[in-house]
Amino acid sequence: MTASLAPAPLALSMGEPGGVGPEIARAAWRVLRDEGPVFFLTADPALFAAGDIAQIENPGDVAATFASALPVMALNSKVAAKPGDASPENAPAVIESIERAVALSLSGEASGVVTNPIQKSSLMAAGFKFPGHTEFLADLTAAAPMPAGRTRGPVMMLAGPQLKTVPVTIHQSVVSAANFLTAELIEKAAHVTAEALHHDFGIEKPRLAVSGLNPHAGEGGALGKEDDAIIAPAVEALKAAGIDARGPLPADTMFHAEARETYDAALCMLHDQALIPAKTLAFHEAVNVTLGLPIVRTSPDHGTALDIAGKGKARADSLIAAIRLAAAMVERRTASRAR
Ligand SMILES: NC(=O)C1=CN([C@@H]2O[C@H](COP(=O)(O)OP(=O)(O)OC[C@H]3O[C@@H](n4cnc5c(N)ncnc54)[C@H](O)[C@@H]3O)[C@@H](O)[C@H]2O)C=CC1
Ligand SMILES: NCC(=O)COP(=O)(O)O
Repeated sequence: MTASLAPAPLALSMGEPGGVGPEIARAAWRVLRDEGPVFFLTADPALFAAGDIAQIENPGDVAATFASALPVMALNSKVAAKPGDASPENAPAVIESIERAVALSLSGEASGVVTNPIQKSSLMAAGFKFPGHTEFLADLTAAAPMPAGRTRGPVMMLAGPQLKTVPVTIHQSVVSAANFLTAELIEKAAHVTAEALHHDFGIEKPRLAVSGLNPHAGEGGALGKEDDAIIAPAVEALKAAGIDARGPLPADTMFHAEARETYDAALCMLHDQALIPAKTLAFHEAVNVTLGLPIVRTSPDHGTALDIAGKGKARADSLIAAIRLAAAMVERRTASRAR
């Protein structure tokens, strides 16, 4: 086996055990076992047939086992999983899995975190107070220093081969998102995005396209005031700070092929403005990346897919893309620290 040059293996969290996470983790391992990137799963080993996995005690054991079996680090919490069911009873294990992967990444024993999808409704029913990984990971890593010159987020990016999008507001209702939007929020998301495009994606001078909030970017105030009152001043402030930003642009016309040629990432005001084009263009290739964390974190763009869990239909492509992107980001960060 030719192992990845990553300094340590990546830690994959288990995700919702009744969803497609366990089967796509195994499928990803089958594809990557010979060439890497090398990774291990933090999960209840009972989710897998004994012969399919190798239980490991610590990430240092991964290199020796990766070619022959999917390495699994056992959780303290047990799961009782049925494919297609997301039970709140499994929440302690789902949360422990994420916490373990993050702790190992913060300590340097893992090089980064790749999360499998969680069933947010199920976790929240069990009392989990975060609307998604993005916010939870920001909380778990809040005390760790950021890499030099990087602004703390968190900021969500959907990164596909033809399009990168960033929702400035994430897991909130459309009504609350519109009220939550400020020039400061947009500017911060833009700074985090521009830094990540430069340092993690190797784009020398990133170009940002900033969407409007309202139809036709407000049509000069006739269809809403936020575009002129909040977004336009934010774009001006970004330009003054030396960031190549344009907008507010009407969101309905900024994603066609010619438009996409003019920017490196689209900053969108609402979750669906960003995720609909990203998933429509590349559902099986796009990766969800959390920017502005002290650690590397990626994830497949899709959710738990309870409707197909356990049926052998789930594709592992997006998870594989997430693992590869995480390894590439780790490599860039390691190289830049060495310079
Ligand atoms: N990073 C995360 O933890 C994410 C979690 N979710 C959560 O997942 C749950 C379900 O969300 P949905 O909106 O139903 O989206 P979903 O992505 O789970 O499913 C949407 C459709 O895509 C299909 N699909 C999804 N992944 C697939 C794969 N790997 N291969 C083939 N087909 C696939 C499903 O079968 C379904 O028809 C929700 O609780 C949501 O919050 C959603 C997105 C990301
Ligand atoms: N729609 C994207 C999504 O829900 C993923 O969120 P997160 O769990 O990565 O914060």
